[in-house]
Amino acid sequence: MRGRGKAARLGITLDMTDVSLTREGCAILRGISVRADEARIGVVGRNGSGKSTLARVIAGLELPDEGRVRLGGTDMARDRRAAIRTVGILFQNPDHQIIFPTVDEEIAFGLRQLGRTVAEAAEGVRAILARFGKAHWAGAAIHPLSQGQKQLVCLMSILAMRPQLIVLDEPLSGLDIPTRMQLMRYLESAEAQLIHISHDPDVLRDYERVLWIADGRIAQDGAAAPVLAAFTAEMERLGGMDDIADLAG
Ligand SMILES: Nc1ncnc2c1ncn2[C@@H]1O[C@H](COP(=O)(O)OP(=O)(O)OP(=O)(O)O)[C@@H](O)[C@H]1O
Repeated sequence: MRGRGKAARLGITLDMTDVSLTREGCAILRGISVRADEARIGVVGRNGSGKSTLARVIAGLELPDEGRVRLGGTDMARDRRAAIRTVGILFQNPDHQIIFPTVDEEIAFGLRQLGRTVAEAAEGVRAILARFGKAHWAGAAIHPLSQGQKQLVCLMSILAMRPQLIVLDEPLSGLDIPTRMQLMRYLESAEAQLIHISHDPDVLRDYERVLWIADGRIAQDGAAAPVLAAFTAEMERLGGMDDIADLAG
């Protein structure tokens, strides 16, 4: 993210108004309102604060009980065809994302969902593998790949679809530093907006905007430096305490 233009705009607006979501009697999101069109938006918060749920709501994978969510004016939960064209989501665990046994099938699936013919999808697979220097993965089985390699397959599957927005739900945790840096560079090369959930404030340091989620609400929303400083100070204060009785859930 280093050195990225601060005023970059890629053209899609996230618009959430009074969004609340309750599951099994547990209020997970509580009246979240945010309007954002920055190219790089970070999301921080403690375990269980509602970040992943927020990511799923933004991507249209969960319907809130109350409130309104729009991406570029469209409700992604109700218009799945628009969602497929508009937003990709990358999860922490690639095994939760991958559904096909081979690299080609996995990447081709998204392209077929976009309405491409079999031949067009095959060409898309070939092109993205070549772009990432992985042409030799054509036809390869996914199961023997490492966590980082599987994460790269997920990333290529999403980038091949050219979404306007990519939601990253901690996809880099658990990866070694070089793999993390490479995947971040790949993401940086994508002409897509990023909403990036991370427990590592340093990853989000140069982002244009950061949302701090606490107990299903927006605790702070603003420029990265002050929000991350306040968040880090609070996490260190809590970390200095002796118990984790306040951990959400
Ligand atoms: N389907 C569900 N039913 C009941 N509770 C749920 C459900 N999904 C999430 N929760 C609860 O909602 C809270 C927020 O979960 P969420 O996964 O969004 O948090 P998070 O901020 O992403 O956490 P982490 O940083 O640990 O990944 C947690 O207390 C979780 O147990």
